[in-house]
Amino acid sequence: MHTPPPPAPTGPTGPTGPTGPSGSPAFPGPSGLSGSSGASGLSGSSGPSGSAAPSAPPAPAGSSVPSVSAGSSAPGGPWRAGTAPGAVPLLGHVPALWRRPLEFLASLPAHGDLVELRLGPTRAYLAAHPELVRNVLLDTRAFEKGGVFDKARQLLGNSLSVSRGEEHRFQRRLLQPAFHPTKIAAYTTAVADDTRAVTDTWRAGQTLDVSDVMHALLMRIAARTLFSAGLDDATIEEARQCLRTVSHGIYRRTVAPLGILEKLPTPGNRAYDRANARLRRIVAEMIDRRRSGGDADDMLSTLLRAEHPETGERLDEGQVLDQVVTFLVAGSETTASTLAFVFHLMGTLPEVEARVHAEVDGVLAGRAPAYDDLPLLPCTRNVITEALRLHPPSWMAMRVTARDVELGPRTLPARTMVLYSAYALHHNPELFPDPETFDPDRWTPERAARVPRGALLPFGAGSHKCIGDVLALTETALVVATVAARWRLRPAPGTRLRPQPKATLEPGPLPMVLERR
Ligand code: HEM
Repeated sequence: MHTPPPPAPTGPTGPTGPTGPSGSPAFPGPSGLSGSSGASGLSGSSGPSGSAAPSAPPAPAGSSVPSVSAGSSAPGGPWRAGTAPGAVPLLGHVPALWRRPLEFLASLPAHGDLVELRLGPTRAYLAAHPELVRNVLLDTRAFEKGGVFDKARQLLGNSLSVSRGEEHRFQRRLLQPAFHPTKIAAYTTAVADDTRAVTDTWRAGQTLDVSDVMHALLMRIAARTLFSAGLDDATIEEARQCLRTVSHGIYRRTVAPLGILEKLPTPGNRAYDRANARLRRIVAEMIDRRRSGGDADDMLSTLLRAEHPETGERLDEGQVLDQVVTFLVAGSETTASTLAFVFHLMGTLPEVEARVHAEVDGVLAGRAPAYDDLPLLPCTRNVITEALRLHPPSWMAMRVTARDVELGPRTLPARTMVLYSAYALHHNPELFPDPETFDPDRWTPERAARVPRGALLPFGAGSHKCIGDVLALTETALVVATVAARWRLRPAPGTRLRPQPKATLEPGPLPMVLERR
């Protein structure tokens, strides 16, 4: 039986203070791109607001957003309590969540701002209104990472994505410098170079699976940002295959009702154990080499050097290993999927694609993109924001109440499971008119300013907000600009996008035909 729908192993989201319209991450750029060229959908910093993350990147892109659109309860209520329809005896809503999770979740906001579900014998609630989601994410004392996170902790170690309370604040403080904009800016040449190296092997007329290509590229980029040039191509590919097995294995294990199943010597469990051990060995070797062979300007060195500003404490080797594996699990598939969705969506709307091409040609005039160029690419940014709205890789997450707590129309007892779903928010017609339409112009400054606060949440919010948001957006924009400068990608005839909700929302195979521009 499938229990509560899973958070991305990267994790479910967390509360952050007020950020952009979205309360979500800032679109990168030296000047913080946020707000500068208007309200980008994704603005703000990657620093968890409301938490202890010190050297957080530049402030949210500001554009404050009006509260709530007509038809919903205003912030502060009156809130509508609802019950999800269609519970079946014994299993409740588990079959609906298991069979058609996206459609089911997207249908729930119509039933209330806080919607009660039954997962087998367990009562759970979906926070459907953006203000209630914000309550859940911002109040980390009342809503903590529990449930599937307890399970994920056994698998990922007590790394940033699963830790809580003081331990989380400590880790976040130590890790935040690795994601500072100056560091991110330093990685950008490698991102553009790696993208160029991959696209240089492409041939006009060739058909390739853009999901697979982006996954391989992002793994290569992750290896470079984490370990400089320390991994050869064969090991990067091996690590990628291991990561895929580990990521799917973590997902299956976090949602499995019985721990015993994962201990059985099935081929699947053995493959998971082997891949997990190999991935950890690869990372451990990199740590060893770095310890004995000097410094480099990469994320691993930043983690090994990181020191708590007040206590002087450092991460030990095991903690660094857990964090690096977490970054790989949390960061590569999510960013790769975003890119695959972007290319597919652009390929289906030639007029949008033409605008991106014109923008990229005008700004880059044939050279490789750099960090400083990103604020000059608002159309590219809007396409990425809209892809993250339509297909948020982290489609669902959960928290558990730490005590009895009031949430909108109800008082929830301690240990109640509370779900929130970026997918349900992003597909709510009260928040985004005509939600199934790919419309990057939603994120022009004028229209973005009308998006309710907290309605766009691809990176979560609060102190558990994605620490890699700015990095992910920077990488995505650089890859899109590098590819778009030379190539047009057309969906192969008969291709239908069928997003697959697993640990993250995966695009599935997306064959596309390459045309040289
Ligand atoms: C498009 C790409 C990405 C998306 C959509 C995404 C989404 C998210 C979301 C929604 C959360 C919050 C989960 C929660 O509230 O429970 C999160 C947390 C996290 N993400 Fe990302 N992420 C992306 C890229 C990355 C990258 C590139 C990295 C690192 C290299 C990363 C590392 C993390 C970590 C460590 C956390 C846990 C943060 C904490 O609890 O303090 N993510 N991510």
